[in-house]
Amino acid sequence: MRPDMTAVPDVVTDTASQALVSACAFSKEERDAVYRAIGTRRDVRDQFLSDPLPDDLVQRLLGAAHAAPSVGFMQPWNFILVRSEEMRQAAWQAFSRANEEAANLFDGEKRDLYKSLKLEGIRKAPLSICVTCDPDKAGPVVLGRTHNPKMDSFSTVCAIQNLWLAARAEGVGVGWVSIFRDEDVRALLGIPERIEIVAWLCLGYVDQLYGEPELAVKGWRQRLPLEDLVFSERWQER
Ligand SMILES: Cc1cc2c(cc1C)N(C[C@H](O)[C@H](O)[C@H](O)COP(=O)(O)O)c1[nH]c(=O)[nH]c(=O)c1N2
Repeated sequence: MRPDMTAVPDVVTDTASQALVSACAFSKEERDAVYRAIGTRRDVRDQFLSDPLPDDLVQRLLGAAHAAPSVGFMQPWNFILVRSEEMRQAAWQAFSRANEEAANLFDGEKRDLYKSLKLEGIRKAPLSICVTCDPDKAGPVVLGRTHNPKMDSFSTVCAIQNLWLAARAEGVGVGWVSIFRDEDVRALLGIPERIEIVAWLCLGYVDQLYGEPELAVKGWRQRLPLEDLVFSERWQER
């Protein structure tokens, strides 16, 4: 007997109570929506509106993140929600110090272009989320991490991408800020040494987005042709 094709489970709340659920293909509209979210997702720095994000919306985004795949199903992530202006101001100061250092790693015109870029929206976006990875969440030996210790960090990045795409569908912009000295974020948020800091995300409603990556629009770097990135059977030096 064919399975019930209408029984689409809630991605987050459905538990292991059902061993298998329907894997029916999406309708064209649903498929288009998924690809639209992927194709129009942007890293946002300056387009944030100041309106606070409702709690239920934030919960949906966190639920999307928590539905991500993870090595050995360890779910190594935590999400530190930072709303206060004082904390965001302090984070911005930490960014500014690191950004000054970063600018000095580029030379000449590239440095001038770097300095002209806005690379964060920490004070403009009403919500920041620091995403961390706890390598001890599932004990010392983790299924799938036995031969590659990076797998828990990779899992956490999967959660971030889920959140990023769900946010796009909700009209919420996300900007990933990584220009920080680790110790500054650690001290600010009281994160213990054993926890890995994976991302500082800025979130807020947006009413406009770049059609292409802002770094491409501003002449920093262009998208590579996909065909140059795909190999057949073996690695190729190109
Ligand atoms: C791990 C990681 C870290 C960062 C980023 C991304 C990722 C995946 N990006 C965003 C990045 O610049 C952006 O994704 C690319 O330029 C492509 O643009 P779209 O995301 O398609 O808009 C980013 N952007 C920025 O302005 N400041 C930053 O510190 C970072 N850091």
